[in-house]
Amino acid sequence: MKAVHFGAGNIGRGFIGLLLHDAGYEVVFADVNAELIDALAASDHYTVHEVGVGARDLVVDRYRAVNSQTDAAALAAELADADVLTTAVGPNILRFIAPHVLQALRDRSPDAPPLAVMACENAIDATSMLREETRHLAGPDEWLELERRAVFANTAVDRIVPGQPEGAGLDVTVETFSEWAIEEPPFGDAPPVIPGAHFVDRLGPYIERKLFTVNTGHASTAYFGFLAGHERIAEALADASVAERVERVLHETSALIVAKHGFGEGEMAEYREVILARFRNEGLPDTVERVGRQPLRKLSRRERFIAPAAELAERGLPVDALLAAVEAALGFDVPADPESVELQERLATDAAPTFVREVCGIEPGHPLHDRLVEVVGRRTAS
Ligand SMILES: NC(=O)c1ccc[n+]([C@@H]2O[C@H](COP(=O)([O-])OP(=O)(O)OC[C@H]3O[C@@H](n4cnc5c(N)ncnc54)[C@H](O)[C@@H]3O)[C@@H](O)[C@H]2O)c1
Ligand SMILES: O=P(O)(O)OC[C@@H](O)[C@@H](O)[C@H](O)[C@H](O)CO
Repeated sequence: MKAVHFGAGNIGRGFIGLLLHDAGYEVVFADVNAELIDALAASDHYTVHEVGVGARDLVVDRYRAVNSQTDAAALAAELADADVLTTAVGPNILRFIAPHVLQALRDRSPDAPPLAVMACENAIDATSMLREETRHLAGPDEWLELERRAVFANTAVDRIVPGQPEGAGLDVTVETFSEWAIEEPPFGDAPPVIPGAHFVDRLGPYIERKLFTVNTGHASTAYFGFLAGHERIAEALADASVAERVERVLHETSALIVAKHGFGEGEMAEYREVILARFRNEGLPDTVERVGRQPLRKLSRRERFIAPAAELAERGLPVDALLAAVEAALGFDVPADPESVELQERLATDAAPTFVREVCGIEPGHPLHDRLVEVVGRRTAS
C-alpha cells in the first residue's frame, strides 16, 4: 500500500504521515521545499516527540520524498499506482495540488481501485475544493471518465503541531491529543484502513465543532494575546483578561454548535475545557504568530470567525465576543506575515463596507453586516 502525501510540514510529518505510516502505508512525501525534501530523502527515519500526559516517542520510517516542483516525472510515477493521496499544505495551496491530482487520474489504470483523495486542511469541505479545482482543469468530458478513478472524502484533522525549534531537523514535537475524522459514505463499503483515523457518516458536525471551537478559540487567543504583548499561546491564556475574552467567544460558538448540530451543552462545556487545557500545554512552544498566521484567510466568509458569527446573527443569537475577536484580528500587525501586511494596507485604504464585503464576504442586508462594518470602521482610515 502506498500513500503520497503533499506537504511535509508540521502536520504532514507530525500527524498524517505518522498515521499513514502506522497504518502500514509506504509514505511518499511531496513538497516544494527543496531543503526539506533533500533532508527527508537523505534520511531513513524521523521521530515524532509527543508532549503531555502519556507522551511517547514514535518513529516514522520507510518513506520516500519527491520535490513536486522540480521532479514531475518522479512524482507522476509515484502517484500512478498510489492507493491514497493526502494533503496538508494550507487551503489556499490546494489549487496548486489539483494539476498533480489530474495527472494521477490520467495515468491511473481504469481497472485499478480508485485513489482515495483526502485533503487534511483547516477548512470546511477542503477535499471538495480540491476535487472542484481538478474537475475544472479536466473539463466536463474528460472528468466523466476520470472521476471514477478516485474517491474524494472530506476530513477534519485536529492535533496542535507548533513551529519546530531551530536544529530539530526532521523530528517533530506534537501534543498527545489527536483526531482525524474522515467521511465514510464516499468510500461505500471499502474505506481505507487507517487505524488512527475514525470514519463518520456526516462530517459537517465534526468539522464545524472543531473549526468553530478549537480554531476559533486558538485564533482568538492569538489575536487578543498579540495585542496584549504575549509571544506564546500558553502565556496568553495565563493572562486572565485574555482567557476571559476567549471563553466568552467559545460560549457563543458553542451555542451555535448546540443549536445546529445537537451536541449537548454539557458535552460542549467538556470539549471547551479539554481544548483550553491543550492550549495551556507549557510543553508546546506554540506562538501567537503561528496561530494568527494568514489573518485574511481567517477573516473570510467560511472561516472560524465570520461563519459562526453570521449564522448566530441569522438566528438572533449574541455575537459580541466574536466581534471583539474580529476587532483584535484587525490589529494583527506582523511584518513577516504577507497576509498581515496586506490586512494593514487594506485597513489603511479600504472603506469599512468594502472590507466587509471583499474580505469577510458579508453583503449589506445580512444581519451581521452593520455591526461588522461598525467594528471594521473603528480600524479603517476612512
Ligand atoms: N500545525 C497544526 O497544528 C495543524 C493542525 C491541524 C491542521 N493543520 C492544517 O494543516 C495544513 C498545513 O499546516 P502546517 O502547520 O503543517 O503548515 P506547514 O507550513 O508546517 O506545512 C505546509 C507544507 O506545505 C508545503 N507546501 C506549500 N506549497 C506546496 C505545494 N504547492 N506543493 C507541495 N507542498 C507545498 C510547505 O513547503 C510546507 O512544508 C494547514 O491547512 C493547517 O491549517 C495544521
Ligand atoms: O492552521 P491554521 O492557520 O488554520 O490555524 C492555526 C492553528 O489554530 C491550527 O494549526 C491548530 O494548531 C490546529 O488546527 C489544531 O488542530
